[in-house]
Amino acid sequence: MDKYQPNFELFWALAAVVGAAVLFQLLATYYHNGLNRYPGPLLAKFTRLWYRLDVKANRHQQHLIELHRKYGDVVRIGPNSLSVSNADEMYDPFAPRVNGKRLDSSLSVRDPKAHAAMHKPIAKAYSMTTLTDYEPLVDQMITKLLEQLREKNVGENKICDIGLWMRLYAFDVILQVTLSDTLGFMDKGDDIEDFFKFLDMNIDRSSLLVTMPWTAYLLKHNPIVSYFSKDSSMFPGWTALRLQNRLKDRAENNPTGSRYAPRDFLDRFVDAAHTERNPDFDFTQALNWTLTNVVAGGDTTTIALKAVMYYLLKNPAKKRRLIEDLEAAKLSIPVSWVKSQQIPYLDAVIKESLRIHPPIGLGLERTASGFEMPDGYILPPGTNVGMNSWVVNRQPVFGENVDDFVPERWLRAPTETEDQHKDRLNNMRRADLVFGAGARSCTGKHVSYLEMHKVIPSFLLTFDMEIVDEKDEWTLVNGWTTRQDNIRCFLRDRGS
Ligand code: HEM
Repeated sequence: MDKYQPNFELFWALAAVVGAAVLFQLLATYYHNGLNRYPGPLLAKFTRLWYRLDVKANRHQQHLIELHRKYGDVVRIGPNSLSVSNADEMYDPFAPRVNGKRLDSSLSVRDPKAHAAMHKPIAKAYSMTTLTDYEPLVDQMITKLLEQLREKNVGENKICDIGLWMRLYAFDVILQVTLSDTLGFMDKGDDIEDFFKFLDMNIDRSSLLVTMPWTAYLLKHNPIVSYFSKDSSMFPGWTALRLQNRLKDRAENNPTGSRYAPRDFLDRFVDAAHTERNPDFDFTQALNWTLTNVVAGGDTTTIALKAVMYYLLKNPAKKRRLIEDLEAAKLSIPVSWVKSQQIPYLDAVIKESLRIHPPIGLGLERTASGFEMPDGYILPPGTNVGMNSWVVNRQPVFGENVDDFVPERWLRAPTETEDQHKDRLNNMRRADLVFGAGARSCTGKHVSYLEMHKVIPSFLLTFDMEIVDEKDEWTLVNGWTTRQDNIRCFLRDRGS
């Protein structure tokens, strides 16, 4: 019988073919779209796994700041992805130039026409003029927050989880301005039916989708995953019921639809989904706007409020200055929006907290179609260009000590003329990426400011707040957002 003879020649031939194919693939990935000209971590040049692991390690935003300090304005963070930090280039990914000529915003992630068509009918609901219509709804929630804090968190050696209370307030208030109804987070003083748990899970999941988009196919189109994944929460059903009730209420009390004074977002969304051009009411669209409003506005404002509380707790001198300015302004509680605008240091504290701790932790990516880079290289269509607010908000335009909490940077310096201050402020505002930029920027920015500018002074004038232990540091989770935990303080009622 013939003995089996291993065919080494065939083996080595196959190994050579596979090796050549792998090498070819690696080189193609490395040189993809000419991005090899930009520096970055070695692994990132070959796979987006680098991005995923960096986020998973809860250090992405800090690491990206370090990488930009090391490599400069452009860092390659994936085979087809660049991160850009230069504030002067900031609007370009959102309105790109070809050969120096600016184009319309063609870099949005998904179809911009569809985006504009969806956003236009509801734009007025977010305008500055509409803002004051929401103020009474916000006032109700501020009153509730102060009552609940007084009842549950003031007392000898009682430790207040002020971060949690900021979240309870932010969600009750966004639900109230959206639907004139809440889930009652502040009444309970805790999560309700795992609403926050599901939200955190979804945020973490979306960080996976953002860093490695191909996983969307696995997660969305995989029948096994669909079978095992539960419905996100009771929230969509709860909201749909409120929408149905509102439609019923409007039909019964205002059958002609005339002279209806909208009081909250829902009224405005109902009006927008029921226009002359669109006589059949679009229930799904109205529901979609409503859900988006709550999801987009809840955790972002929570994180912003937590940042303000944390930086004030860690910087007692700044807190004292703010309280002195608030006291001098002789405000009544809840503090009105108009009055809150007359206290520059309050605005400076909020802007500075958001500058160093932006609620969105990942870069806002756009798909390039002919975008010209600072070095003149025109990116091939399809390249991802992103800017991360954590990096952009630490550019030299913000002055010195950019990693420190210095609200004074937003105020006029003693050596500055009014015009110089105005110019400096305009440059900082232009470079501030907290709420995004361009056609896809945050539409709820003013609503968020309304919520924050009213509650912070109302809270500080009602309670003295002290950190439990000076050495306390918050813990951070870097998902799509940069949520914080472990912000603890003692509260004392200033009236007692
Ligand atoms: C500090 C608080 C907030 C921050 C930092 C923030 C940040 C952002 C950012 C960065 C974007 C743009 C994302 C992109 O470029 O793809 C965005 C979009 C959006 N935000 Fe906010 N947001 C905040 C509060 C709010 C509030 C309170 C609301 C609702 C009242 C809201 C509603 C929205 C909506 C609807 C969009 C989508 C806009 C569109 O594409 O048409 N946000 N937000």
